[in-house]
Amino acid sequence: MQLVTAAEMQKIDNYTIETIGMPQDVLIERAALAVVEVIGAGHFNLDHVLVLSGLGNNGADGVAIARLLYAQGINVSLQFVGNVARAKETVTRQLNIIENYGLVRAEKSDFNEATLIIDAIFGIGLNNILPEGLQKMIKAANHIEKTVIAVDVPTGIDATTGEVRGAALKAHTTVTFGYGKSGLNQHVGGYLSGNVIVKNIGLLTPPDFIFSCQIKDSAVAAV
Ligand SMILES: NC(=O)C1=CN([C@@H]2O[C@H](COP(=O)(O)OP(=O)(O)OC[C@H]3O[C@@H](n4cnc5c(N)ncnc54)[C@H](O)[C@@H]3O)[C@@H](O)[C@H]2O)[C@@H](O)CC1
Ligand SMILES: [K+]
Repeated sequence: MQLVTAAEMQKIDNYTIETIGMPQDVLIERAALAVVEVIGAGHFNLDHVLVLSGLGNNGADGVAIARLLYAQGINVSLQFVGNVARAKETVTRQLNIIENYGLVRAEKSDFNEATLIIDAIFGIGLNNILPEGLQKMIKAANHIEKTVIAVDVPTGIDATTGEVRGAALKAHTTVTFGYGKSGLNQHVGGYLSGNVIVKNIGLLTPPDFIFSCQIKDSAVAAV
């Protein structure tokens, strides 16, 4: 299994978008579809799905996942973590789409009511310790032991090193895109990411790309 660091994954993302010309929104849609496929294939309780979205592309994946679930008639709440006014354009575009679908964002959600939580707060872009308020929220969520599916990387885990940046949301399953991330295979990241499923979302790797990580045999499943 080929693993990558966050920086390597970002290079591959950029190559696919800028050199190959794949629109970023297509990758986001494919990432969301991949997560929805895993949700559908598992034995998850879908009575009330709570999607937690951040302000970057991981959050954009989350909004698209919420839309796809909503379109299937699933009871879904979408809650933002952070000030939406500061969200990336990819998120704003997804928010415009869901408005047209009639999916309304929740202002505040009761985690106890959720039967499944989708973690789309931070992915490979995490580069600092989590804000204190978010750390508290994550610790409270871990305490009630809800089933969590992490999008790409569990929030709070450094995708390269596997270290916890203040707090991390423990996942039952992590659906990661393109390649396994080195941080999901070592330190606490290995434990907190649960079952790791690698999904192909159409990313292309430059032909001369040099990977820094060794290929490891692991429990990571590639689909
Ligand atoms: N690059 C792309 O086009 C794609 C990205 N994808 C998704 O996008 C994710 C990466 O997206 P982003 O690079 O936007 O990053 P994230 O969505 O992981 O994080 C968003 C932003 O938060 C800021 N940030 C980092 N650490 C912080 C902290 N501790 N406190 C407050 N703010 C912090 C950074 O500016 C970062 O860019 C991937 O993990 C994957 O889920 C996929 O949709 C596939 C395509
Ligand atoms: K995440």
